[in-house]
Amino acid sequence: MKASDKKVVPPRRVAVLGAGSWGTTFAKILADGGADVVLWARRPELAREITEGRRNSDYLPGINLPRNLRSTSRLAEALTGAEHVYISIPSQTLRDNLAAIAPHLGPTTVVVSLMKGVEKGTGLRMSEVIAQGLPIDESLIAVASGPNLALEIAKEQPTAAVVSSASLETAQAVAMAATNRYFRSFVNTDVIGTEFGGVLKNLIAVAIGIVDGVGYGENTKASIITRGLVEMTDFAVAYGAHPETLSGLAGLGDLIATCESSLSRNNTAGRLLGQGYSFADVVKQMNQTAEGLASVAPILKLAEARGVEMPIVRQVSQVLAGTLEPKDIAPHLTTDSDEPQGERTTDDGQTRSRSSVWGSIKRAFDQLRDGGGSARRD
Ligand SMILES: NC(=O)C1=CN([C@@H]2O[C@H](COP(=O)(O)OP(=O)(O)OC[C@H]3O[C@@H](n4cnc5c(N)ncnc54)[C@H](OP(=O)(O)O)[C@@H]3O)[C@@H](O)[C@H]2O)C=CC1
Ligand SMILES: O=C(CO)COP(=O)(O)O
Repeated sequence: MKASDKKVVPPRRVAVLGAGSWGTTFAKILADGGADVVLWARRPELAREITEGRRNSDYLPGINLPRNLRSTSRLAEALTGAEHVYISIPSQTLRDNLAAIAPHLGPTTVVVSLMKGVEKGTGLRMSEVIAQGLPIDESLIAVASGPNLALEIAKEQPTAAVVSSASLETAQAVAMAATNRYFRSFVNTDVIGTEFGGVLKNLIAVAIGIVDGVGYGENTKASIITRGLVEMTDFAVAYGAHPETLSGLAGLGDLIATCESSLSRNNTAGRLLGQGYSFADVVKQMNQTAEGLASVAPILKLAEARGVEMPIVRQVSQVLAGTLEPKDIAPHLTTDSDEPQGERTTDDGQTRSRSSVWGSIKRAFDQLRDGGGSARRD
């Protein structure tokens, strides 16, 4: 029997780990899709409120939660018997939590990352951290990403997402579970592009928040969003992503949602920086997870390793470090080097910064000068 002939069935019992705004919302999505959901909250009083009061007033005030969603603060109780496990905690805490999760997984349990960060010390994507920290096959790991501002979805405003896994069958099973009357999941197998899309749009949203906080208008923001997408695409493609993924829901879609909404914590953190608050003050004021703040440094390191220019992310890091005045931010007007600026669309239809195109031209000339043969088109 071919893999494609195998019938994909949705899970009956699932666990969601992390009862913050996204974990609780995703638990509701899965419950409204028909699954029996157990949501792990690390605080017993919150678990009690969710199960008995059908509310999570800390994170989703005013939202009623469905009957087939209950909560526990006991990890083993949440995990035992779960066919799918969805993880939604701050990225920097994932590795430590995996050690506690591992003993409770069955041999075919599917593990899905809902997180949009990279690990600070290693630069690893969340699915890579999961692969290192859990004794499971890559085909059982999936990620979900897209324009998914939690509170809008908790209010059942319609939206869509992408579920990605190295195994199409796994992606399909997760997408089936995460589809209901207001939420639609599409599938792909580009895990790298899907994951990096979610990480990188956070950094552009911080930049948008900064210029908003300074008081700059729509031209500035539109320029940063447009150039930001080029930066995201250059980076993700350099790490093996398909460029189309970055122009889909997990890239452009999420970039628009996050840059446009005051619900976005990354956007909010940027706005506070733009209004003159220091990085330390912003961290103190944010009582929810703004992943972009922790992702800036590892992403710049990864960019450097592959020679990708990221002027927007670089200027965000300078504002965070206090070495650039927010009002001087104009990342779309600069490049990492003194090469020509602008953009052009290459013959393969992919939009690249002219500086990276310029890099290719320069390399070709260097080759010719060094007698390295004919200039090859990129
Ligand atoms: N909110 C959104 O709209 C979306 C968020 N995401 C992603 O989901 C992930 C989680 O974000 P979100 O739910 O918004 O964050 P929140 O800040 O709303 O919630 C964080 C959750 O993680 C728990 N937590 C904090 N520290 C730890 C720890 N050390 N170990 C275990 N659990 C911990 C918190 O528990 P406690 O309450 O006890 O502190 C809380 O349940 C992020 O990667 C984010 O990028 C993705 C799409 C949409
Ligand atoms: O990922 C999100 C929307 O898709 C949520 O963005 P924030 O983490 O900035 O709130």
